[in-house]
Amino acid sequence: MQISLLNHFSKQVPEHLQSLGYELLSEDKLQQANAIVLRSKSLHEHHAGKSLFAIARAGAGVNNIPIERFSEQGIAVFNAPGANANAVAEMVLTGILMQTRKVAAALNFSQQLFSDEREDYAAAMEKGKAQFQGRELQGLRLGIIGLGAIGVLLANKANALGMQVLGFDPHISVENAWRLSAEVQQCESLSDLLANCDCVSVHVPYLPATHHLLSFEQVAYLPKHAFVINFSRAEVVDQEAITAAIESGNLDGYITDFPNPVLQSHPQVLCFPHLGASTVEAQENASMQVLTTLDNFLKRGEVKYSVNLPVLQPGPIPVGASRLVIIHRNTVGMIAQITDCIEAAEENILEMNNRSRAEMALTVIDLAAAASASLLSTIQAVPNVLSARYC
Ligand SMILES: NC(=O)c1ccc[n+]([C@@H]2O[C@H](COP(=O)([O-])OP(=O)(O)OC[C@H]3O[C@@H](n4cnc5c(N)ncnc54)[C@H](O)[C@@H]3O)[C@@H](O)[C@H]2O)c1
Ligand SMILES: O=C(O)CC[C@@H](O)C(=O)O
Repeated sequence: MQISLLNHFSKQVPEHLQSLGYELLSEDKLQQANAIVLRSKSLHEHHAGKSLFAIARAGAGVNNIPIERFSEQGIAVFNAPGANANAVAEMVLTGILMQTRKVAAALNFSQQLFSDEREDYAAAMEKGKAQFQGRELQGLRLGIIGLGAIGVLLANKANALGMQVLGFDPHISVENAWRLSAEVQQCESLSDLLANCDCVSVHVPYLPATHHLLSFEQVAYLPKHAFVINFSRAEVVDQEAITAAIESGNLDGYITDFPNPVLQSHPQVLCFPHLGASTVEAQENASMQVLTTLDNFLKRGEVKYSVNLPVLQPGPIPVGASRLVIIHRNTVGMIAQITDCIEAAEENILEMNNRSRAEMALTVIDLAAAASASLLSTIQAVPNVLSARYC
């Protein structure tokens, strides 16, 4: 099997893939790949080759992947949920401290003081530092929108630092609700959270439903001294609403992991270069998690951590058997049509697993005989079969 790696990965990643028996393809041979492993590179303009079975995102957000289009081609899409959450939570706290203690401006002031080569720098420093008087985290009210992997870790860390934490997530999972500190105050609505915090951090996925979640209307609920933190995705926050609020004195600042020329040049905006997940630990966690997920899918048809397919764990392939992995639409009569093809080929089914998720379904069949190219092409030709392969 051949895999293309897009984006920068540590050297352990290609080494690990090779140790698992995969051949690595350079980017110019992307069309021949059986799987793509990537970070933030956009695949929206990419047209998948016929042999592409899977896309593995070494991270949480999948908005760089056209999931619906690839699903129509029977391509499995995986991510690494939670693998980089700690790195992001720590970076958000860094941003909050930078804002509350005016760190960036103070560092610039200090650098300027010495680059001027003035002799009275000690006196100038004592006089000038008054402008950098900050606020402490203790007691500061932090609103968190989205209590998933990152939001929960951030809430618990902020709570441990003495911050008052408010949370809003109408779809919180039972697992995350259990992990969340009981000190975190639940808000019934977004406006309730916004009106009652000193800073707000967004941790939702970017979806049509979360486009400009923080809009002009929502930003207006924030107190004038508040600031907004966005390590989610640029489009979750309406940038114009933020800059307008800052310029009219109705917001104190914006910290974002998604810079652009307007934000970068704004004096009350702190821009990070999409750095949330950039730690040695997060990259190792996310890469290793997604490589294991991908390997299990390619070699055994096992599905876990997919964003378009149901969970399915069919176990090891019996000795001497061959395994078919069929991705198809979740419509009436599919199993019958597939098993008819197998019956016509006079092959015997040892085991069969089928699961569905929304419009998609996955059927994994162990056959007593060795792989047959003609059976495979008959199944591939069944209407509503999106892809079929032997492991
Ligand atoms: N800056 C970075 O480097 C970096 C790194 C990792 C993740 N991210 C971004 O952060 C996002 C969240 O990551 P995660 O690992 O916490 O994801 P997650 O899926 O674990 O959590 C997302 C949470 O948002 C909640 N949610 C969805 N819509 C909501 C809404 N309208 N209002 C309130 N809550 C809502 C969900 O219920 C879920 O609990 C990712 O999708 C990605 O875009 C950025
Ligand atoms: O790979 C990265 O550096 C960023 C990943 C991040 O945006 C994510 O959604 O997990």
